[in-house]
Amino acid sequence: MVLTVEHVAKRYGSRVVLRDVSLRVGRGRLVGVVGENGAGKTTLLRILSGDLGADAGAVHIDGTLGYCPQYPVLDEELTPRQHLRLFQIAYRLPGLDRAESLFRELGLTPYDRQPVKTLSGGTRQKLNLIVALMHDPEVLLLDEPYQGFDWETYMSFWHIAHRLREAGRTVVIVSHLAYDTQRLDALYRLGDGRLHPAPATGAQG
Ligand SMILES: Nc1ncnc2c1ncn2[C@@H]1O[C@H](COP(=O)(O)OP(=O)(O)OP(=O)(O)O)[C@@H](O)[C@H]1O
Repeated sequence: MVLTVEHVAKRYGSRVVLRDVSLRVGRGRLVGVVGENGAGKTTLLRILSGDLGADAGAVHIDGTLGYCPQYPVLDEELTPRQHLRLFQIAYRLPGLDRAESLFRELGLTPYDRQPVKTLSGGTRQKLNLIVALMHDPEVLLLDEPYQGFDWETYMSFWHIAHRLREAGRTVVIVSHLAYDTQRLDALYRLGDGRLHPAPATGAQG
């Protein structure tokens, strides 16, 4: 297994959000986690990414990690191109070919040199996603990755997600909408602090 979650629990003060969450995801799998607002999806993904500590349980990730948080963590004053340069250094990437091609695919190129503070929510989200993908990580944790996307970009997102799966990457997508189920290998619903398997009609594997 590339991602193993064992009996994770988390509370904020007296509010128990995750009671007992376990999950095992293999290489080349595209997995969805859905749940109502406030069910704890972002909390779970933050714990998986290492951004937040769990009160109990364990998380094992075998490979490099890309995390696309629900709210973009971008520098308002920098342009998308400057973000690429910054993350190129952080990820120690020899070149930006992959990032450039994602730029084109998601339609970010026209906004290349505008400060982030002047960009729309959907455009910021594109940059947020590219930053998570540009080092081609083995495991991807995506929190509502297509929020604010127009239809064309939404479809581009799914092309990218399926390409990642074909390349053996493991992708976990969190959403409060369940209408993408046919695009997934497995779907789980987070409710009452637990993950429940839900029917998914996509590719098997
Ligand atoms: N840092 C925090 N401190 C206290 N409570 C928090 C904190 N973060 C989240 N919560 C609470 O924990 C619960 C789960 O929040 P979380 O953001 O994980 O849910 P979610 O399923 O991602 O929701 P949404 O679909 O609205 O994004 C909510 O009741 C939220 O108010």
